Amino acid sequence: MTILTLSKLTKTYGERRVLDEVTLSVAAGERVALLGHNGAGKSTLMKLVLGLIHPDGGTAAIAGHAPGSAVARALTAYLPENAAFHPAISGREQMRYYLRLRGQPVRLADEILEKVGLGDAAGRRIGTYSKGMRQRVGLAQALIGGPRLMILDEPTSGLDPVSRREFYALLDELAANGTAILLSSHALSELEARTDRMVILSQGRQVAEGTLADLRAEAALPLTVQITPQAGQGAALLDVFPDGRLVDQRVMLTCAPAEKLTVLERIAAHRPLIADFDVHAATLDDLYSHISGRAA
Ligand SMILES: Nc1ncnc2c1ncn2[C@@H]1O[C@H](COP(=O)(O)OP(=O)(O)OP(=O)(O)O)[C@@H](O)[C@H]1O
Repeated sequence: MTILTLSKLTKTYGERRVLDEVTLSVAAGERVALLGHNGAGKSTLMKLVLGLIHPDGGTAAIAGHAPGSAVARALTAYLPENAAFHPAISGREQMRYYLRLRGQPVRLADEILEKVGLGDAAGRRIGTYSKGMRQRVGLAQALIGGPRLMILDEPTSGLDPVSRREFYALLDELAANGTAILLSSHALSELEARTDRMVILSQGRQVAEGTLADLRAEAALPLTVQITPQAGQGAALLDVFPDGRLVDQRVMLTCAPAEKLTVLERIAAHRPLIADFDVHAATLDDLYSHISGRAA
């Protein structure tokens, strides 16, 4: 079931189109990443979905409801990039406050804080929390009421690797329970395994969209093959792979995705010379640089 539907969404400031006919949908349980350089239009798109600003063209709907309407607001949760809290109040007090605002029972505060790993810190002042803990308070407030759509702006910026992993594990759980997730991030390597689909914006235009496999197929970037020779066989291996070059005692070569099997056959044919080999497909980082560079 589609939760978020954007159709030809356009926003102009003065003469400048900061979003240009963006069409996108996010289904229940889907995790979609919004990628783009600074100023590409990611926050503008989120503000439109939240109903904080209005489009100049196109439409947006959350489960069929207009952004900003009472129903859409009840279905949507938002985690801003730098969620700020009063340092003098405790996590529990903050949660109770949010629960009251959302018309939910305050007794749920500890349960939600527990869910985001803040159970032990619930009574402590937020001023004593680490950045990762404050981000979890932000996520906790976004979990109130079981949102159908979660919008997260750079949710892991400033978090350490363990906190990032835990944060994504919580998002996975939400998605598994049917929440549609739209998040923006510049941390591309972590998105590869943690999102189902990516949308790349460049100067307000949607320049690519799809799974990592879709983007790889579309960009058709070469694969990198690294072959480790048996001891003393480096020169012999280079004779066999004259298209390769020796880097750190290994033969490196690139090949088009369609030639992968041919290269593997050549590797298998010279097995006695070879100790090991690795094949690396283009990373999301490579694809993003290629696609956004091409768009610019
Ligand atoms: N209220 C506004 N008035 C004029 N221009 C604006 C306004 N809000 C945003 N813009 C412009 O719209 C463009 C897109 O901004 P936006 O904040 O959506 O980018 P972004 O992709 O979220 O960038 P970042 O990664 O830096 O957060 C920018 O050029 C920005 O200056």
